Amino acid sequence: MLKLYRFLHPYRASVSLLLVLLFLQALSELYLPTLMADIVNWGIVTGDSGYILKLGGLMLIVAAVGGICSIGASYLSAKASSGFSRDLRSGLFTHVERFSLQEFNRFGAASLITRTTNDINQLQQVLTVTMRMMISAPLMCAGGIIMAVSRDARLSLVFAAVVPILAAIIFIMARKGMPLFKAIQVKLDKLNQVLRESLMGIRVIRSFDRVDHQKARFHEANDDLTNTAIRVNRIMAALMPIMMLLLNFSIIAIVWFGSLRIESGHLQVGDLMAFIQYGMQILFSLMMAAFLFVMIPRASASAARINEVLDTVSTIVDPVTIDGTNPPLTSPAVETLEFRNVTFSYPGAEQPVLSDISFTARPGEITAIIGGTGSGKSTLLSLIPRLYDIDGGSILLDGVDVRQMAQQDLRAKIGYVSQKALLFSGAIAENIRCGKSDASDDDILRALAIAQAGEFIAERAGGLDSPIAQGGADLSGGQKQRLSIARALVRKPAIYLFDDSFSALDYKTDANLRAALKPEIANAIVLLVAQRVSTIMDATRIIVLDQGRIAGIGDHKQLMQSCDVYREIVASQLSEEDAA
Ligand SMILES: Nc1ncnc2c1ncn2[C@@H]1O[C@H](COP(=O)(O)OP(=O)(O)OP(=O)(O)O)[C@@H](O)[C@H]1O
Repeated sequence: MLKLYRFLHPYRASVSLLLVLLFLQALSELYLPTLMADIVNWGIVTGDSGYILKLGGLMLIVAAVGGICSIGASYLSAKASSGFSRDLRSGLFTHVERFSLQEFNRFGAASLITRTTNDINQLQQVLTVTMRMMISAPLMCAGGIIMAVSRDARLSLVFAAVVPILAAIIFIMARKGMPLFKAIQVKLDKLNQVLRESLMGIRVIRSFDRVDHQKARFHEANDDLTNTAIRVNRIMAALMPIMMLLLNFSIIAIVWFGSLRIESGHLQVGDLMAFIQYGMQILFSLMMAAFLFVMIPRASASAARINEVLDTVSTIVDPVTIDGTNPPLTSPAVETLEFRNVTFSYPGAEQPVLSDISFTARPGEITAIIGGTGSGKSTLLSLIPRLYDIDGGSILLDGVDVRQMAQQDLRAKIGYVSQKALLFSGAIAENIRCGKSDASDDDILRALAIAQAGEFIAERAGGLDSPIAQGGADLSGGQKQRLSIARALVRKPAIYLFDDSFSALDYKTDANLRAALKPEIANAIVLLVAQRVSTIMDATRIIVLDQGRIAGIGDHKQLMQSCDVYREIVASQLSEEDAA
């Protein structure tokens, strides 16, 4: 947990001032019982009302100073701890943004969300309490002991009996609580995961009538979390009464033994009253420390989860040159894209998903990739922008390995249209500008027109500025696909990667889009994954993938003669169409 306190660095000045204020507050609280004892001993007992008024006034001033210090300390601790959590959140987010898909998949979106929100909240709460307690509790405890011993050393032996009992209770509670706190965070992850799936998959769940099933899954995760939280709270709930009991017994003991000491003439009444107050201050400060000990296990479970993310280094990093800088930017144009004996396996998989893939693509050529589901088509495309790094062979742009290029430089050359069209909440123009942040409205309209999206955008109230719901929920599948194609077109990249990007379009729109696309991509390298043979028949080269290997490569005619797998695909599609 201490590792994360580096995020407190910017708040050093606030924390220092906070400590000074807390110190003054503790001093004022320690001074008050002494003043009260003096009022009783030398004012009330002797009937000196002038003395009572004088010390009473002083007590008010001391209490007011303590109050002001306390308010200032609360403000500063809130400021520092909320600043800490804001910085930690953005640090975590920036770090996660650099992850490759491999690290993303390892943690999962639900867990990353919990870690960035709930786990950081836990830390913030503990930090607020720690900052308030770390100076007050030891100071009040040590100061209280000194003041109590100075009043009556023998009576102070009461504390020698109480403090070890209190320490033992705190230790046992913390030991019991720690594993449960850890479990709570994991169960919270699970609950978030179920919730996320249920909300995002609402259409499928409703149409398959799986609402009850999802409800049951949610209740199971919810109850599991609740039961653990109840177990923890039972332990914590027991803590308070046990401590109060101990506190009250201590006071009874102090009064009992104190009255004997008064009787024997070793102690005055005012001193006993002050002693009781010091006793309460000592025990309260120990109770505060106990609460901190209870909160720390939960926060350290959260800190461990946050550190796990922060300590995870992305497997995909920019190369650095000898002088420690990024490699120089390469030219935006690309003359060749070459796969040379590329092999790739997903982490943990036994078999490579792609083996020994070799081909070269040049500007003006369309390289189509076809194959059965799960044959590795999407994976092949995702290797080019380095969403994953390959295990063997190399992917070269103009002879330079993509791993030797700065990621930004590499990705600036690529317009990627993923299989599942993903849009962001915000205006249509904003979504298209994801492709090129300085694109003008004319550029956007042109890209939309080529992507056959101009008409339906014009029909929407607000046109380019019309908002899109989260994930593009208010658009049809085909509309989403066309917008994501426009997003890639607006970049005018050197390499286009279309991953089954025309699947949701009707034949007419598909044909219009292809015709409009032709001049636009004439000078670019195009890789196109497709399911329909009819859409790739005129490609320069077709790569037929079968279980991650190239089963055939050539144009339609060549493959019809030489490749069994290709002939099977063609035959199956023709027969389907005939059947229809
Ligand atoms: N993130 C991942 N982690 C582990 N395995 C994966 C991952 N993504 C895909 N796979 C596996 O890799 C194989 C190839 O998947 P890929 O998506 O590349 O196939 P595809 O040919 O594009 O299929 P489709 O035509 O159905 O989209 C599949 O067996 C799949 O189970």
